[in-house]
Amino acid sequence: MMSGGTLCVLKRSLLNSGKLIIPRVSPNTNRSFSERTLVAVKPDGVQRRLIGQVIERFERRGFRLVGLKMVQVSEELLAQHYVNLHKKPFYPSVLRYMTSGPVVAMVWEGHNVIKSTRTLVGHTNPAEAAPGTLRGDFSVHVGRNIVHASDSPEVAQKEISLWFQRSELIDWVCCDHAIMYDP
Ligand SMILES: Nc1ncnc2c1ncn2[C@@H]1O[C@H](COP(=O)(O)OP(=O)(O)OP(=O)(O)O)[C@@H](O)[C@H]1O
Ligand SMILES: Nc1ccn([C@@H]2O[C@H](COP(=O)(O)OP(=O)(O)O)[C@@H](O)[C@H]2O)c(=O)n1
Ligand SMILES: [Mg+2]
Repeated sequence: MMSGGTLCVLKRSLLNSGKLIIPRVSPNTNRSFSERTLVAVKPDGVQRRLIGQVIERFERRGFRLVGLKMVQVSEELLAQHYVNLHKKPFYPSVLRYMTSGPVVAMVWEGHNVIKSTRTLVGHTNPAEAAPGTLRGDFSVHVGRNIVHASDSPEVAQKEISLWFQRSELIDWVCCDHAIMYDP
């Protein structure tokens, strides 16, 4: 596998040979391919040392990590996060589960990242999650499905601002983006 440094050298040599054209638009201002989503490794995923495996799937796919932190989540935050689950019979068990240990929250960015992430994470119920998805590969019970992911652009926006301060999100230039994206 090529390292980031190798990719940068490759990019420079393609640029010098005129074979690579970098779009003149700054990646910080062009948001057309820069949707963002909230992903969280839940307490069972952290306990089972699956943080690296989760991050690896997103990096391998080509998404850009713009925020990352480990948090002991409060019931107040969860009440806002799972606002549509308050009336569900399993809500108290979700609260107990999500506050049982630290959670690793992250924000990933990229083209269609919200939909792609849901596909990558898999069905809520691991029994219905396809092999190859995170839930399909690493979990068996709906109440211990190792990872959370926003399920729509509106929810992603709400969840990112609930879990992260603006100053905790970092815009940086991924040196292979000009290769991965068709401007
Ligand atoms: N019957 C159940 N028993 C226990 N826990 C459940 C049950 N159903 C759902 N949950 C938990 O509540 C979470 C929220 O349910 P939701 O319907 O939002 O699923 P999801 O969107 O796939 O999960 P998440 O929002 O955590 O990404 C589930 O991820 C799961 O951990
Ligand atoms: N029948 C259910 C549905 C959801 N849940 C939990 O609640 C979480 C959030 O539910 P959700 O409907 O937002 O599903 P996802 O977005 O997590 O796939 C799930 O991930 C499960 O952990 C559960 O325990 N039992
Ligand atoms: Mg959900």
